[in-house]
Amino acid sequence: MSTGWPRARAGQAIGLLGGSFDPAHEGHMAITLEAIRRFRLDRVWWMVSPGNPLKARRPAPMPQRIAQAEAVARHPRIQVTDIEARLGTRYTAQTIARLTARYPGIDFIWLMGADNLVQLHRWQDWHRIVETVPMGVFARPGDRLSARLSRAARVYRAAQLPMGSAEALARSQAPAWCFVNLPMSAVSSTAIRAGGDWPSSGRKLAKP
Ligand SMILES: Nc1ncnc2c1ncn2[C@@H]1O[C@H](COP(=O)(O)OP(=O)(O)OP(=O)(O)O)[C@@H](O)[C@H]1O
Ligand SMILES: O=C(O)c1ccc[n+]([C@@H]2O[C@H](COP(=O)([O-])O)[C@@H](O)[C@H]2O)c1
Repeated sequence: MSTGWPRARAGQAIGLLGGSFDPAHEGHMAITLEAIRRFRLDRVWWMVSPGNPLKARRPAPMPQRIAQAEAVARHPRIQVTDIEARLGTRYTAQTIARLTARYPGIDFIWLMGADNLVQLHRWQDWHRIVETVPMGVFARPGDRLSARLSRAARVYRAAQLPMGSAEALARSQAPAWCFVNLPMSAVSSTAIRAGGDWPSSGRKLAKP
């Protein structure tokens, strides 16, 4: 169930995979399962975003994206949530601040693909994000090198854990981040929409 506040027990390590999920796909599953294994996570919450602040395109309606994500995320450790819609947040820094206050005693870790590390310095309060929660970053075709050279990677180079220490990440004090190389998946929501298999194709916001 995606509605209601997800449950968490003090001491758990929970990964947050924020995304448009427009639609969800095997790439999301691949990095989630890898995160659970490598970072020893108790749960991963797929936080279906009301709308990425940097994307001009309007996503499909929340209920549709949530229902489809639930169909993809059939795993006992994955929870699909509408937390950001409940909190009224779209900016990750705000979401994380609210979650850490609401769930004391939980070790949250932010998960994202390499494409998002490349543009992390454009996010609202991005330093605050990096200094609040550890981050797991996953290789994505075309973005591996640019992620390593990204502004965020350069600024926080000293806080990078080697992949061999990934299991310590969730219990580490931020700033701490780890880049995970894995068999990369070229799947993307963009490609699925382009194939016409997802009904939201082509809708644009009047003004970005
Ligand atoms: N194939 C993949 N490999 C690695 N990371 C991925 C992959 N697909 C999605 N992610 C990551 O999952 C998170 C949510 O992604 P999102 O829902 O935007 O899917 P997307 O395929 O990137 O969508 P779009 O093509 O519309 O940008 C992001 O951090 C993204 O980088
Ligand atoms: O906080 C921001 O400024 C910000 C800017 C861009 C993206 N994000 C978040 O990054 C996550 C991944 O977004 P997306 O659209 O690539 O799936 C999602 O949770 C977004 O809300 C957040």
